[in-house]
Parts: sequence; structure tokens; C-alpha cells
Amino acid sequence: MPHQPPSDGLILHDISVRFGGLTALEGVSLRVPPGRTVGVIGPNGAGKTTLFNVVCGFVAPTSGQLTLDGRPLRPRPHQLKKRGIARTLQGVGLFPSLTVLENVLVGESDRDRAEATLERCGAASYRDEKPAALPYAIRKRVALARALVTDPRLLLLDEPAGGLGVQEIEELGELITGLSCSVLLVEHHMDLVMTVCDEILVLDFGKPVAHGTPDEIRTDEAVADAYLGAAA
Ligand SMILES: Nc1ncnc2c1ncn2[C@@H]1O[C@H](COP(=O)(O)OP(=O)(O)OP(=O)(O)O)[C@@H](O)[C@H]1O
Repeated sequence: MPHQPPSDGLILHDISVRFGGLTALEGVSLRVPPGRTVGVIGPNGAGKTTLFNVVCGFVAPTSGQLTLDGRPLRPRPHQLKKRGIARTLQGVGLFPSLTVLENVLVGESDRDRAEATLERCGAASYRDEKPAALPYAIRKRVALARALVTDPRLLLLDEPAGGLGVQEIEELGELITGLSCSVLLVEHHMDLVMTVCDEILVLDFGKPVAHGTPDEIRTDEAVADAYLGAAA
């Protein structure tokens, strides 16, 4: 991979989020370098969705800053595309009255690009169908196509494996691995995270407890403790 200046990509600097008396994130720093896939995992309530919402602009951090390619980023949900950021949300979120192709055209109005992206996501044969008629896994592919059609620098994926079967998760993993943009992946399914991520941040009660490669995370005692504690 070519050398990247250390300020490139998305950087979260010491982010904290408080909801009243509850601290959802505390002192979280993270870099998503260009072209890399960074996963955020942790037990229920660890702060993963809150972190995702901070990057999407749904939640303003109580303290800390974000930068994108060295420039301050104050994300607003409706301005993400302008900054080269695309996202998928938990679930699917397609427009039920539009066809698959029309849903992707909402992301980007270039028809050839929309069709090519559907093809790439394995959903081209459903282009004229309405989402409600389609299996859940296909709807998720369409939602991914709608995000990718904007040709983002940074793709934010919030639990993309939710509701998918083992085979479908494997196919999703292949799709994510083939992407050239940076990816921030918030996910429960460890198999997917371990397969596609270059780096993983582990949160527990809003705090970073580990950060490393999948191999480092797999053998990290603090990670095992966080998950065993959650299981208990
Ligand atoms: N809008 C909000 N108002 C108040 N508390 C919130 C809000 N959003 C999240 N929280 C709290 O912040 C903490 C972190 O929640 P968050 O949803 O980020 O965790 P998570 O890791 O995504 O959990 P899960 O795996 O269950 O989705 C939880 O205690 C949650 O109840």
C-alpha cells in the first residue's frame, strides 16, 4: 500500500459522548486510513452505534474532534455525500414505492453507474422489482449499492450482517474485501469482522479496551474479559 500521510483518512480524536448522566463514549481515538477497513466491536451497550452516529452526524460529541484527510469534519447527515462519505444503516431503509434501480438512483442519478453498482453488488437481476418482494439479503445488497454508487472515499457500515445467514455473510465479506474505499464497520458478527478488517477497536462501556489486528484482538485478554463479562 502506498505511503499515506498520518493525517489522511478519518480520524476521531478523543471523542466522548454523554447522554445526561450516562457516558456512552469516553476518550475514543481511532484512525481509518485510506483504503483500509476498520472494525468496531464490543458487547451490547458498548457504544458502537453511538460511535457510528457521531461519524454520521446524528450525535454531536460532547468533547473531541473529527478530521477527514486533515480537515476538521463536523458531520451533518445530509452533507455526507459532499464530503465523500456514504453509509448504510441497521436494517435496510429502502423506499418501498421505488424499484431497486430507482432506489440506487436516489444515491446517484447516473443510470449507467447505478446499474454497474447493482451488478457489482449481485443485485442487477432485481433492478425492476420493488424491495418488499425481495429476500432480506437482496434488500441489504441494494442498500449497499445505494451507498456505493456515490463512489465514497469512506463507507460506514452499521451492522451489515444483521439478519443474514452464514453463506450470505461470507458473500458480504467478499464484497467488503473487494472495496477500494475506506470502511468503518460496526458489527456484532465476529467472523465477518475478523475476516474483512485490517484493524479492530474494541469498546466496553464506552471505553477503548483493545485496538489491533484481528490476530491481536483474537488473543487479547481484555477482549475476552469484556465479552465473558457481557455473557455472564
Ligand atoms: N439517544 C440516547 N439517549 C440516551 N442514552 C443513549 C442514547 N443512545 C444510546 N444510549 C446509551 O448509550 C450506551 C451505548 O449505546 P450504543 O447503542 O451506542 O451501544 P451499542 O454498542 O451499539 O449496543 P448494541 O450492540 O446493543 O447495539 C447505552 O447505555 C445506551 O443505552
